[in-house]
Amino acid sequence: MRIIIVNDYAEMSQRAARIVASHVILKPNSSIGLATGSTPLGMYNALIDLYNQEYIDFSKVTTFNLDEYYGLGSANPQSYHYYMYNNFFKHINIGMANVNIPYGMCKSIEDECNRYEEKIEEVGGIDLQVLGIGRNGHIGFNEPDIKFEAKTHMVNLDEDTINANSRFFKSIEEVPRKAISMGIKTIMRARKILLLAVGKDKAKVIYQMLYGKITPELPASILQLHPDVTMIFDKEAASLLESMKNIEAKEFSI
Ligand SMILES: N[C@@H]1[C@@H](O)[C@H](O)[C@@H](COP(=O)(O)O)O[C@@H]1O
Repeated sequence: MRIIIVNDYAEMSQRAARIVASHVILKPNSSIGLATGSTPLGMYNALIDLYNQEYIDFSKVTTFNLDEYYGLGSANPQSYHYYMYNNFFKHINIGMANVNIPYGMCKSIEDECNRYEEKIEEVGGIDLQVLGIGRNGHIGFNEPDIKFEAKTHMVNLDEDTINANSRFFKSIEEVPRKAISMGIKTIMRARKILLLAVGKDKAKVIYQMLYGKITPELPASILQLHPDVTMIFDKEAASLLESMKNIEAKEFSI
């Protein structure tokens, strides 16, 4: 696992964008797994800049988002469809037919989850999956649980997640209680994973994810088993790693 510690959010966003861009340059028809939340916003902006400077072409890229709130349609400003379109897709030359996000207004959850898995299979799997991490260790919307949920599935959101994400809604009552998320196996089958985290409130979960036991109670801990993971943290998110391990190097492997 490759860990990169950077000074701040801007540097993390630039490094992350370059990693995604290098995939698209080397393999123009890459399939890229995408994340939402505040963390990857700077990366999306940096990718838009690279696109505007004509360094990258997204016309053959396929994307798969990790998750979507159940019950929110794409016109809802809180939906991840809306987020992705406005923060990224409308600024680049990706074909909207190549964009995949679980559909929050689906009639049958089971059919939607199966359709999503089949679609990922159809393109030969995900080349690079971008991840954020929740304060409780969730990846996508895979919440702490007694077992790892393998495939795309319906999730009951944790109180902690509802609280954390309420900042995007007018009131906490408006935060959906359910979501559709790629499963842990879906994520783990991505050939490469890039996880991003910033800020002091992620420091504890970052330490636990890397040095704690592998457990569904901290879903991101499963990444210890993935053969090709890069993680980029700012100094604050990495603060417990630095003090506990007395790490001076800014880039290291574990
Ligand atoms: N479903 C998303 C996750 O994919 C994301 O990683 C997490 C962290 O969000 P943030 O980056 O805003 O801390 O929030 C949401 O719950």
